[in-house]
Amino acid sequence: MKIFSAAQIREADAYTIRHEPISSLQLMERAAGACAQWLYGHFDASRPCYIFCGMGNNGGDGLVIARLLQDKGYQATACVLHHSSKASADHQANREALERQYPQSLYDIHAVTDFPELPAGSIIVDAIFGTGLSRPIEGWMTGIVHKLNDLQARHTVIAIDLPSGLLADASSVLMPVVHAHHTLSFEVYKLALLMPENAARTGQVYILSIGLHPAYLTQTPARFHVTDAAMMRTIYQPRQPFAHKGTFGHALLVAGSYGKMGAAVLSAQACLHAGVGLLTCHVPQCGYLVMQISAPCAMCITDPQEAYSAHFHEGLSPAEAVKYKTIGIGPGLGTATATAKALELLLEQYQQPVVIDADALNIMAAYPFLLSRIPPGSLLTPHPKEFERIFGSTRNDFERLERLSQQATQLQLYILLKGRYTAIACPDGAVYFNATGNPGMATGGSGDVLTGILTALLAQGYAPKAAVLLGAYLHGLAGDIAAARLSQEAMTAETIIDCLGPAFLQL
Ligand SMILES: NC(=O)C1=CN([C@@H]2O[C@H](COP(=O)(O)OP(=O)(O)OC[C@H]3O[C@@H](n4cnc5c(N)ncnc54)[C@H](OP(=O)(O)O)[C@@H]3O)[C@@H](O)[C@H]2O)[C@@H](O)CC1
Ligand SMILES: [K+]
Repeated sequence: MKIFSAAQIREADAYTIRHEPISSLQLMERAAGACAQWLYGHFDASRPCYIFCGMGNNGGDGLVIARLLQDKGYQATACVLHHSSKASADHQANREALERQYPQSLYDIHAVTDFPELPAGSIIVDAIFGTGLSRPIEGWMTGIVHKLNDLQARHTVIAIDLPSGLLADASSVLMPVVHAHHTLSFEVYKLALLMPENAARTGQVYILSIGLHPAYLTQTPARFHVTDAAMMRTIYQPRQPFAHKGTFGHALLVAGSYGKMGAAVLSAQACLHAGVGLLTCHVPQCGYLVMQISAPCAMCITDPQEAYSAHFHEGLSPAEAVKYKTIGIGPGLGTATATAKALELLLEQYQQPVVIDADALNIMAAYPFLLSRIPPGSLLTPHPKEFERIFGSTRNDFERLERLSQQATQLQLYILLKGRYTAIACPDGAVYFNATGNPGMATGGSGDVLTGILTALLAQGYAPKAAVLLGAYLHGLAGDIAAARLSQEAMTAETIIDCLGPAFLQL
């Protein structure tokens, strides 16, 4: 699914009105109808509804929602906030329609002191500002936002299109914004809905289809995307009947050190469960038995060092390196100086795309000159702290996203920034957000599992872009299946591996 800017959404709106054709008033009726359907499905008519409406079309949606709720027997009040003396035409038309049918449902607010008393358990609908917000909320309207946010603990707040005050395409981190439990957004994600800095404002996000014209949606180029099951089905390559283990590649995993062999085992097991043909693990002496017993399907070579690895480059002469389709490096590796030196030598000798994670990233942070030596097309998988250590801190998530994308382009790498919506920046400037996964995956070892999956997919011959998009999706999906079976609390990185099979079966 493409992510559109506020300007593109306005174009999509206008295109639909011209080409469907449909009047703007009917399109508003359709958008509000989708929200009303959602509300009927989630709350019964016993709860009073207060719909806070701005003077633009977001407020127009709110006025229609109030009328549709009244039609179904809900007790709905449209609280119109007169932040401007001029209402949009569709707002005005829907105000008149509500006034005609349900005059008692209109309540005008001109100042904070007009704010109504809400009975316990009310539903608050925030239809104040949507994609038309052009500047931070100021003056007495700030007081309204604070009132609504104070009420959030005791009432359910549902934002229409965007929580009011949130800019669709830029950071609103220091601005007053309504805090919603649920956001019902139209047709496509807006960038702001995917940013961690807005998590407390958006709550759970639902994308409701309002039938914007498919020609506009398919023909309009977008830089930002959200991946979905349909896209994964075009990437996934089912196995051919005459395939053998050589078909699916031989991967080398360089991982583990004293006290961190678990990371290596998790990564190896994930790699094996994600379909690698053959796996060799390079571990320090202390990891030999651990790996042989915990991952018997993998071969194991040991470093001369006891507690950490420092010689993994040695088996990678040009003649020997060709046997490995890819290398996954980093989980539990440690950051010893000798390990960093071996990583430098490995990057001199191995030219194909690799997966770089965890301590290999921390080594990059300590020796930034290594970044430019990573083979083009490689996959980097930092979490936010690792990202910051390597690429520096930023003032907000939008700035971080730009930094991410710019570095992916400059270094010609795929950089996957882990989070609720993992952001995958591509060398061509495109960014894909992954929507699978859940907070149960914020647990030790979850990242090591991702490294194993990505290594397996590269080994099987998936192109780097396909591998990183499919790998992130499968990782999150396996996590969702694990959470459904065991709960987000009880699931572990091991259970994510156990659920990789069911995740593949869903593709
Ligand atoms: N696109 C679609 O697919 C569809 C879109 N639809 C809906 O339309 C919404 C977009 O509507 P929109 O363009 O009228 O903008 P909206 O968000 O109501 O705000 C404009 C109002 O806010 C004002 N204003 C702005 N900033 C302000 C501030 N800081 N403080 C105070 N005032 C401020 C501005 O006033 P002005 O700048 O003129 O002073 C104006 O009055 C969209 O989110 C969706 O809900 C659906 O109905 C149909 C399908
Ligand atoms: K809103």
